[in-house]
Amino acid sequence: MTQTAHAPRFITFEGIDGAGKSSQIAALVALLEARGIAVEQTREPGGTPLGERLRDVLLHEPMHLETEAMLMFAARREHLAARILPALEAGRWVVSDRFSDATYAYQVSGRGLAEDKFDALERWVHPGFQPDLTLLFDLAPAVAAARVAGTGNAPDRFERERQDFFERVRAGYLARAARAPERFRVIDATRPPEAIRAEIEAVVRERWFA
Ligand SMILES: Nc1ncnc2c1ncn2[C@@H]1O[C@H](COP(=O)(O)OP(=O)(O)O)[C@@H](O)[C@H]1O
Ligand SMILES: Cc1cn([C@H]2C[C@H](O)[C@@H](COP(=O)(O)OP(=O)(O)O)O2)c(=O)[nH]c1=O
Repeated sequence: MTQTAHAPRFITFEGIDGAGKSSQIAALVALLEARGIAVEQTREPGGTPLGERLRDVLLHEPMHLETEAMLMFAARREHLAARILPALEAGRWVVSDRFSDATYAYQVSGRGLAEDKFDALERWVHPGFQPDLTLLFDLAPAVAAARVAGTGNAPDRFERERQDFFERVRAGYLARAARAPERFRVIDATRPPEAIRAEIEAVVRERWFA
């Protein structure tokens, strides 16, 4: 097992589709590994063999909103049991592309899932457990949509949503960040990748390597 000088941390990346999380996740993982830290890079929905099968269904199959929310949390339950918690217990850091804040933003704010049902699922699946740091990539949906279109990839069920949906998702993320300011860092995602990378490096350095 790789020994690290620091308590293992759980870091999540959030934001609307096309915010620019993917390349920044790779940069953060490289930064941590350069410090000799063992890192597990993962994503939601997904991160386990079962979770990846659920992801495929979630991204492509139309379904009832509550089915969608419960499947997100089912995949998350498996992810915690099989991947996130064992890694943290073994001393490895975990960097995940999305976690429960995404269910709050997309299913509650975006689609209108009752907030008490979200709260119940969150309490059930990870009572008292939250990421140590959540990097929220914030930008206008029109800018994000232009980026998604620019990739040339076929859009999934979420990426095909209209801009007003992403306005609600964005507002949901910001509301959740305002309720847990010590956990969240809101990143202005309209800036060039290099500026964002430098900000993330500074945040992690300040928190854990100062
Ligand atoms: N800071 C940025 N400025 C401009 N374009 C970006 C930036 N970050 C990423 N992109 C581009 O936007 C698209 C979506 O980025 P991606 O990292 O896949 O977003 P996400 O993972 O958040 O959906 C990609 O084509 C990527 O090259
Ligand atoms: C984790 C999670 C994701 N999602 C959505 C957001 C994204 O549109 C989609 C998949 O996320 P993501 O992996 O970020 O997609 P991509 O890499 O193609 O940008 O799932 C939810 O609606 N609720 C959730 O709880």
